Amino acid sequence: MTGQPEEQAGSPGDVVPAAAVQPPLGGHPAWLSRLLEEAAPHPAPCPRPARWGDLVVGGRDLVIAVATTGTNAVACARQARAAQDSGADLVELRADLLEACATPQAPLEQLAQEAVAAAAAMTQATSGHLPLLLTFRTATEGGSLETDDDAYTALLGEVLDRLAGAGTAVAALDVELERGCLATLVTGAAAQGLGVLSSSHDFQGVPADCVLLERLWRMQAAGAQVAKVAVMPDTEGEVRRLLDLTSRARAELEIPVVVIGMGALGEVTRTQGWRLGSALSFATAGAGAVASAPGQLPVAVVRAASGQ
Ligand SMILES: O=C1C[C@@](O)(C(=O)O)C[C@@H](O)[C@@H]1O
Repeated sequence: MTGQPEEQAGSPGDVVPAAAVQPPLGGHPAWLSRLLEEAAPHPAPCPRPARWGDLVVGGRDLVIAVATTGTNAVACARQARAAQDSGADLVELRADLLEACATPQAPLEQLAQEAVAAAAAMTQATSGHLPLLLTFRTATEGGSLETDDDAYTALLGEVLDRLAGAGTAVAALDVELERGCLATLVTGAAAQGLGVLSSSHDFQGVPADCVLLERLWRMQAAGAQVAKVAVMPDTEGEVRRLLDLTSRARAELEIPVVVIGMGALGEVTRTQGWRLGSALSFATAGAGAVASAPGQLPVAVVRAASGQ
């Protein structure tokens, strides 16, 4: 399985396939029903929620994000508008899916310029009312950006420079933990009044709990405002482990945590994970929506199934 966007039917108005709808509490496997019954109806707010404009990540309510999959500014603007119409709280610009990233050896100035232009178009399409998360997902973590760590650092630095005074709704950058530049970019982003969500992805399976927890801790220690891991469960046992990890990470860390199980088996982490403390869920929006990662469900399904 790759991290490339996958075709997925569904918009808030569409009929959703039965398999995609989470069953009511009694319909979950016994272990999950027990876990949810024991959980508070709402997770307690985080000690250090992230505030991106009016949006609070790690507050009382689940934040639902929709990612773009468009290859140019016009398509991304259309998707941002669909996200807004669907009631999403945040839109992620997957800048690695824009055309320039498909051009071998494209200069980083061109990649940064194209990303900021798409962010500006998305801002205009949503009248500036929907905060943006700007992400360059590298190929090693399931995205389309082929780069080394130095070039990645330079690219995000260039994006930050170009965002200054650009008047976009970009509220935060996604910075991959393993690129080794998180603390530097946290400082650079803060200087522009922007936040950082740090991320780590495994498309091959689910690492040990201690490995995932350690990643989340390193993200917090480096100054990220939100810490996120997305992994690929292959068994129900791994899904259960992820939900347990969510509660544990939420109890231990001060910043909001996001724990995602990708793929069909992981869907329950996208709808029920917030009850255990996962602050953010990625969903799809619009007719013929394309998911940016496997297992994403329409915004309306996530809202309904999570009881929001
Ligand atoms: O990191 C994430 C989470 C994600 O991979 C998901 O599984 O929903 C989707 C990506 O677009 C986003 O950058």
